[in-house]
Amino acid sequence: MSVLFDRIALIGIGLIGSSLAHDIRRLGLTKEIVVATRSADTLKRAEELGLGDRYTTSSAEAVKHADLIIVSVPVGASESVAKEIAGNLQPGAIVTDVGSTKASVIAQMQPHMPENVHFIPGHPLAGTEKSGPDAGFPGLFEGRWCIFTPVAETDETALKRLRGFWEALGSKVDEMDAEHHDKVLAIVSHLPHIIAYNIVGTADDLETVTESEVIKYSASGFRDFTRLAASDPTMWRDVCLHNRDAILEMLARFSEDLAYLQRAIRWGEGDKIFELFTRTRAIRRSIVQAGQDVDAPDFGRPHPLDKK
Ligand SMILES: NC(=O)c1ccc[n+]([C@@H]2O[C@H](COP(=O)([O-])OP(=O)(O)OC[C@H]3O[C@@H](n4cnc5c(N)ncnc54)[C@H](O)[C@@H]3O)[C@@H](O)[C@H]2O)c1
Ligand SMILES: O=C(O)C(=O)C[C@]1(C(=O)O)C=C[C@@H](O)C=C1
Repeated sequence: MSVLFDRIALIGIGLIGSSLAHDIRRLGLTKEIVVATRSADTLKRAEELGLGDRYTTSSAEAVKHADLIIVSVPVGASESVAKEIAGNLQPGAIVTDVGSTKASVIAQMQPHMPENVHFIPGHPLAGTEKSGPDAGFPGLFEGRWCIFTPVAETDETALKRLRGFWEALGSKVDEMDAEHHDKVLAIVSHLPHIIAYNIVGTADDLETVTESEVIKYSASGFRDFTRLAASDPTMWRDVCLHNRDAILEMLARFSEDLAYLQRAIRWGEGDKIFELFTRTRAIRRSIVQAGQDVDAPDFGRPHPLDKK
């Protein structure tokens, strides 16, 4: 693989930042990786893991002379990072991010971006419930989607260059507007996490009633929820606060549909229950079938964690 950028600055070195570092190094996509993170302890750990070539707790310092800057911090920290780096960005540099919400990240970062840099918001649809620099691993982005939500001024050449970067990591790149992204992700990613946090919380509240049986007999269905509910609280608090409208809209729909199911159960309406379960089963099957081609790599293949 060839060098695509001379110097890449990674701002934030948790699960996503460190996975990027592994792949950038493995594939030789740059001459120099600069790692920046707020906490000195995290930075020290990143250094022990050999994730970069240079390390600093100053994001402003890290972006000097970098031609690609990737911001991988909780979405609520986007504005403070943008303010910190704005004065030291070199003309022509590409600034991108990996945040799970897009309209809010654009609102937080774009006003601070100088006119002579290319700001391209992005979101790789790949991850796990783990966080921190130890959580990253090579190949996380392989076969996964990376969605760009370009802003009106986005330069086509810069877009093509960034697309080439994600494709080198094995990702498939798509583009959509930020509002659409936030709605789609609210239903396919944010709601499942919120539901998981909620059901595990409810089970925990019931623990006093059931005297530990929740943990003792937790079957695989419940365990699947506990994986999602073990995800990073800071990241997911920020997602909830920064995709508020779309999440509330999807939660309202979800609650209505749940009330329909609740009613069908109460009144013994087996045909309604059966019809719904048959419809959803068909959806899962069609996704699994699609998983055999490159359009749905999340399914029909082991989760990255299964390889470990
Ligand atoms: N975890 C996932 O599955 C996943 C998937 C796709 C996208 N994302 C998005 O990627 C971003 C990072 O998530 P992650 O899972 O790598 O989180 P993480 O908690 O593993 O890492 C976050 C990193 O950001 C650093 N940080 C926090 N505030 C900072 C600041 N002000 N300045 C500099 N560094 C700061 C932390 O020290 C840490 O190194 C989030 O916006 C998240 O929404 C996460
Ligand atoms: O696989 C997981 O554990 C994830 O939560 C990854 C996941 C998702 O919901 O699919 C989580 C948040 C992201 O922004 C993108 C991907």
